[in-house]
Amino acid sequence: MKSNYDILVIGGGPAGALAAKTAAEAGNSVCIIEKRPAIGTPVRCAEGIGKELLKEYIKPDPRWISAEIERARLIAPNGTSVSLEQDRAGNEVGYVLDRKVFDRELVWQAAEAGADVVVKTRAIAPIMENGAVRGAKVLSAGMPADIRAEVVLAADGTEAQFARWAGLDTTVPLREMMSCAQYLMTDIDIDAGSTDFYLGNEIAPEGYLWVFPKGDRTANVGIGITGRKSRDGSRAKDYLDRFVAKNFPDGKTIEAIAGGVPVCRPLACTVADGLMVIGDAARVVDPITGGGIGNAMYTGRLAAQVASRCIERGNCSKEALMPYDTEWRASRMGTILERNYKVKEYFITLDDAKLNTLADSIASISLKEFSVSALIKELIKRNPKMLLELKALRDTLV
Ligand SMILES: Cc1cc2nc3c(=O)[nH]c(=O)nc-3n(C[C@H](O)[C@H](O)[C@H](O)COP(=O)(O)OP(=O)(O)OC[C@H]3O[C@@H](n4cnc5c(N)ncnc54)[C@H](O)[C@@H]3O)c2cc1C
Repeated sequence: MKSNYDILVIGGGPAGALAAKTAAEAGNSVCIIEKRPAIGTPVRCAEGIGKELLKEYIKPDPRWISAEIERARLIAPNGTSVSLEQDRAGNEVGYVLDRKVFDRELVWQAAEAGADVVVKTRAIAPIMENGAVRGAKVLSAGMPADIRAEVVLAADGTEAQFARWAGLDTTVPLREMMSCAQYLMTDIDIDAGSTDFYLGNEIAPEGYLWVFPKGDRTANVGIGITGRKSRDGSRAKDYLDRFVAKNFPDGKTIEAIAGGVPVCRPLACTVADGLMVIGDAARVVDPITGGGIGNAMYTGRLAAQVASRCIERGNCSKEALMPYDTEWRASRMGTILERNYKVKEYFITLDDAKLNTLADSIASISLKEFSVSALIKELIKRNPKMLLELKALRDTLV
């Protein structure tokens, strides 16, 4: 580790790794620091990702793919299931990754491109000069050090501490922090080709419970709740334990994790003088699916491209870095984030009876034959009592 780089990346998750790789490939001197002793341990994730999305960043490799997924199923409180066999572009659904190996592979690729990778090194404060970020104060294997850089990319995940220390507002409203718990379970009966999402306020208030296959009779079984309705004091883990006891009484738990997923809108601004915020730290997790791996890689790569241009021109001011912020907001990812935020706000208003009604209607429709607006029109025809809710959904989606 040197004391001076073009680009310093804080955090060795997918956002940081893609950023470091892209920046190093563009010819910058790059350092990526990770506070934990090893990359990919532990990872808080259900590990699902769309096939086409993944392929935009890395060639799929069986070393870090646990399962191939043919369909996603939404299961209503009454048990009705709606199966989505393909994504909207007609591609097969996705993979469940082995994130421990996947994250290491991404960081290894960054190292291969020329980035210095330093573990057991925690950023503890930004180096600030005249209001601009000029690097980070770190504790490296317990020893204090300064690492200076033209641009710092903050990829430190949900806590988003670095951006906050640098003066950005990273607050997540309490009701928009999804509280999660997950078990890696084995000896359970599952559909190995399907990622299943269980909906309903008894199962997962204002959230959902998931079963993502990881191999033979093995799956990530997890839950995320936002909790306004769990007034009896139950936590995410309590709901998960009840589901597991009922559905997988003979299953064995191999690993347990807990964490938070921000299902809020992205940061109001993701750049400052000498600083760019990427991945979960920028709050770009999809508020509906909780998926953030793809968006982390997208923002990491884009930020590194913009930073490289700014370094070449010798101007890393907020104004010069702003095209990163503007571009991701205008991108497909930015549009989907905004739309899905509104859809999430809509869905959490539905009680179990309405979820059942919707699922019963959709289950009897061939989804492939309908555009979104035609589907909603059909649902209104079948469920006149839900006219107002469905009109609100149509206004959000169309
Ligand atoms: C329970 C759960 C289930 C999920 N399931 C899915 C899923 O199925 N599919 C999906 O796409 N997404 C899922 N997500 C979200 C996904 O895990 C994240 O969106 C993704 O990991 C974001 O990548 P990142 O690089 O931004 O952050 P992270 O992967 O969180 O990486 C941040 C890194 O920064 C390091 N760090 C933090 N602070 C410092 C510091 N001060 N100094 C140095 N290093 C630091 C951390 O140790 C960490 O390694 C899930 C999240 C949770 C909590």
